[in-house]
Amino acid sequence: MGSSGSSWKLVENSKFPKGKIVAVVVLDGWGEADPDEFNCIHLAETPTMDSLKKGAPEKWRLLKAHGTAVGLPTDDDMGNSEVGHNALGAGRIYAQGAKLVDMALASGKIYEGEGFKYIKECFDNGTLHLIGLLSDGGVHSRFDQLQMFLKGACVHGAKRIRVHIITDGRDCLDGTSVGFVEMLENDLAKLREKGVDARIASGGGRMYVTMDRYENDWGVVKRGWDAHVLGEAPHKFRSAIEAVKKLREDPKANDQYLPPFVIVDESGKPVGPIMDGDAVVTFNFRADRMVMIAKALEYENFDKFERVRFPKIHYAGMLQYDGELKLPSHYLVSPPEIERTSGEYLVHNSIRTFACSETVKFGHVTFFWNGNRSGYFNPNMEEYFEIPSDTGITFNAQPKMKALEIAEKARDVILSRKFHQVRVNLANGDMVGHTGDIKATIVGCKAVDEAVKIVLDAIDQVGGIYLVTADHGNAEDMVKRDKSGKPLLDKNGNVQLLTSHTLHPVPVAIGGPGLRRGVRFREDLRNASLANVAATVMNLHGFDAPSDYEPTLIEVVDSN
Ligand SMILES: O=C(O)[C@H](O)COP(=O)(O)O
Ligand SMILES: [Mn+2]
Ligand SMILES: [Mn+2]
Repeated sequence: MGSSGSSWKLVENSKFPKGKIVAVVVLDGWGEADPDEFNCIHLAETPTMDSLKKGAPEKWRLLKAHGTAVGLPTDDDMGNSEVGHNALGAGRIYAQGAKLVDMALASGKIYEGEGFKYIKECFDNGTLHLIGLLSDGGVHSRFDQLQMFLKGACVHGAKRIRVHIITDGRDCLDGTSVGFVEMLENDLAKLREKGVDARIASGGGRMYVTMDRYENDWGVVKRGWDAHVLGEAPHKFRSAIEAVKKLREDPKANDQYLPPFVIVDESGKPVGPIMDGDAVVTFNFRADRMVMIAKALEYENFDKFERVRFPKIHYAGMLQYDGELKLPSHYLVSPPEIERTSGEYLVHNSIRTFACSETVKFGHVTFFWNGNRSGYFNPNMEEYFEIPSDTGITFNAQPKMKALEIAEKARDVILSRKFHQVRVNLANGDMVGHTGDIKATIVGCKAVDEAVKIVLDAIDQVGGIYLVTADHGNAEDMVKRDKSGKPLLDKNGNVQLLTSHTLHPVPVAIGGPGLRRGVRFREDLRNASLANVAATVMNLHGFDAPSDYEPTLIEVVDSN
């Protein structure tokens, strides 16, 4: 029985043959936008993706990938990998972390839950530490939520607070760190006026400190640990404003990669290492880049790096980040209860599944796809294969990333005919797009297109079916624009490069020799989103989706 009491058995759909090999290809950060010199997908040679669009208009369409259509608080919220892959895999739209935290803060329920009570136990004698991303991107965290929580924590008894800041420049413009730190310092000054000893204690850039994901590079987390917990870092400053301003003076510096720093007092002593008896909250709501630091903060037995000191703390995540590992065990807001995902259904219906990506996106087609759940549903039916990503570089240095390797692996698996579903994520549009390097992003997009061709050719050989889509936009628009769409210039007259995702829709295309004649996209689902993909894929495997899934995108029209 499914966890809601319904049966796992899917109804067979006689219109769609069973047993076909289906390739599900997710192009990370590949949206659809008007062509211009900032649209790297348009600028790149992408004959395969172009042919999907132009070759069969009834088998190509756009899907919403941002805002309320994927469970984000508003339609001004750009899409992201977590909500995108959650929707693709779960087939339903859940209120996502950003929205759940908004609601818990607005109602005050956040302060009534078990998680807050747990950290509150330390308020009388210990310090409350807040670790997280300073950003208004709404992807991993939101600055206004931090502001509200700081106030609320004080109202509820916090007397000494230390904030450990991770600078962004990836979900928001590079250079915005300075403004965020100034605003945060203002807020903390106001708390100090009220008698709360509140300060920034340490920090660093998100891609270099603390926020690694999928165990790509534990060194990143160690740098964060040393700064936040031990109070040790190569750079020491008397204030965080001085820290970000000074560190950004290096011509190569940017917010994403700021080195770790600690704030020290007049005698050079760190103002806020994490000590026995303290409370710690990681205030990001998004899971992937918090799992590693959460393990370091929570696990008694931990061997990924030398922690030197493992303070006895009360630790809570803003959310629980991994539903399978129950990590962390204490949290302030319950995560969306994503259950009965398409992956789980399919293994119950004898669909053998293979999922593959490179490290930086590996959890996207496994963990996020399965509703923020690590591990297999049934190891006899599934294989998840990770291709190690390059480490220690920014991806504009290697813009082809592992696209070719992923595609070749997928090709071999398809040709082996051992699996019914072969699911991959190709990272380039997103990961290179985040660097803001237009030339490199064009190279990355071309590599993605070549990879898609390899997969589609293999599908051709086995008489299979493909579904190619994306999780949100990124590479199709690399410039910040005003409301009329005109590129914005900075104070030196240079265009402001956009490193973040976008609000654009994404393409979805189906095809392959195994696709029954007469299958086409329905015309009655104008507002369809990523969440409609799961039911579509279930059809391609020969099943109807459960009735509470968002409807399938496809129909069969008999030509005679
Ligand atoms: O974590 C990141 O790299 C960005 O904040 C969001 O990118 P993603 O949603 O594509 O992973
Ligand atoms: Mn993504
Ligand atoms: Mn991204």
